[in-house]
Amino acid sequence: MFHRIRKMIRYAFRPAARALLSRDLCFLSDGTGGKLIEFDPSSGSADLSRQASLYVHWPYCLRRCTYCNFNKYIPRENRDDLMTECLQRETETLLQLSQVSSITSVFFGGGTPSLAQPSTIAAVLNTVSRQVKLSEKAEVTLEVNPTPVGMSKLEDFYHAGVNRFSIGVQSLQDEDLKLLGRDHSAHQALQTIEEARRLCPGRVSVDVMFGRPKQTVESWESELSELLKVCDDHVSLYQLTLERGTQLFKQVQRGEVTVPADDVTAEMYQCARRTLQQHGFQQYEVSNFARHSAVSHHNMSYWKGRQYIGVGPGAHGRFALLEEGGVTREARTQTLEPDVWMCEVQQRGHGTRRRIKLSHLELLEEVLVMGMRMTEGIHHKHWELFCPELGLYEIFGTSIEVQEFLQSGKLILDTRGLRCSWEGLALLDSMLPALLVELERQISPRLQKDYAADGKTEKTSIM
Ligand SMILES: C[S@@+](CC[C@H](N)C(=O)[O-])C[C@H]1O[C@@H](n2cnc3c(N)ncnc32)[C@H](O)[C@@H]1O
Ligand SMILES: C[S@@+](CC[C@H](N)C(=O)[O-])C[C@H]1O[C@@H](n2cnc3c(N)ncnc32)[C@H](O)[C@@H]1O
Ligand code: SF4
Repeated sequence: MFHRIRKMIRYAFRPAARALLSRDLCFLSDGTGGKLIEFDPSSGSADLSRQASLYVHWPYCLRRCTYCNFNKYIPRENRDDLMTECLQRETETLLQLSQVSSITSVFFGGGTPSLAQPSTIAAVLNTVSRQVKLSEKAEVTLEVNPTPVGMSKLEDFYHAGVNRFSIGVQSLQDEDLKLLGRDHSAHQALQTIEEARRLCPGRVSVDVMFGRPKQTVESWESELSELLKVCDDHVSLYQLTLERGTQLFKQVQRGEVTVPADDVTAEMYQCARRTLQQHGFQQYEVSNFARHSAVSHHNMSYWKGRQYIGVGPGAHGRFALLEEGGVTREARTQTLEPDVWMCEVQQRGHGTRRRIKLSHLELLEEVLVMGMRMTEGIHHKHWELFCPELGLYEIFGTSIEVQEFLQSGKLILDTRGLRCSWEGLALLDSMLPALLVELERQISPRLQKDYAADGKTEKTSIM
């Protein structure tokens, strides 16, 4: 089970605290084919099965950073026009399949989406608006590599409809940037932040990485403090993960480069949390911090288990398909390789490589793993949306192991719901297995009873 969860969620954020990572779920069935209705104080009740966020993957980079194994390619020739056409076409197809009537946020990630033409961004956004409601206020984020070219295009991206920039700063040490294989300097990153803040004040995020070669807790603390002097209201922390197959992995294996030990990295994480707090940032998720409520709505929708559609090579999605006889929930992955993906989109309108129907238990596992990443944790009402048959107290209140986490103050289960304490959030990864085991222990017998009564079995893999 854990292997599956790890595999399914690994695309998203790198965990600052090595917690089981982000992934999402979707879906909104009460198990009887009914609709999931959530009460949102700002907009009243919302039928979440008719809403989704949209992730769009731009798969190209100018070069490979030494540590990165995300789905990215160095293009041999410029196929940007065809890529744009295919992104539009797949957006159309998946919007139709999902039957959503509104898109609540859009995230252009990659790869390096700031290499795309602003007209590509505008074209995809137009495709969305032609088909469904895309509110003018919807968050539209673009990831930006802080190179001079990236910076010079920010204004055009803004006019194309982007209203939030996420800038891959990674480090403010030029020497480290070189070792990481980044194609920008610290000075260029600072200039890009300034320009992005001019265009989208209060809506600029920076990605910064710790656990890097040669880094010490002290150097990290002063680097982060420097960054906090110039950054805007959102920071994402990435703990460097040594990924098999990357250049950095080989360098470390050959002993040419060393990375800080685990206990040092753990101290770096705690140090960053303290420093960010001192600068007025609130931690709202394992790796994410915001000032003045500038949380990322797109990412929140993942952690809250809302539906999302993933378009582009290697993109992931979670959405419900309306099929004969009721609602099914699916995890979708698009074909990884851009040329193959483009052929598929031209031939059949989409490049979906894998669809997995999530069982009720799998859905609840996702809600748990994702929800516990947020500092607010899982509210009773939120849990009830997905699991009306069994509450958080009933599932977790009697387990001896969970009781130990509660008594030691790592977990909190109260009238609000289930969440990690400050100390517990850094240890989430070590607590999740016990929580998942307890969930399965409580839910499986009920499911078996229900299925025996109905005479049906759960199917998971579709293609
Ligand atoms: C996949 S990149 C895409 C955005 C953009 N190309 C960039 O580099 O900022 C998103 C984030 O993932 C981070 N990342 C990629 N590989 C990582 C690794 N092995 N460990 C930690 N963070 C990683 C990047 O540094 C970046 O901040
Ligand atoms: C979640 S984003 C970083 C968010 C950023 N720190 C912010 O707050 O705006 C990091 C990376 O996750 C990956 N990612 C996010 N959503 C995805 C999806 N639905 N499918 C595939 N990859 C996704 C992309 O590679 C993206 O560059
Ligand atoms: S620019 Fe971003 S996506 Fe491209 S290789 Fe570097 S970290 Fe990976």
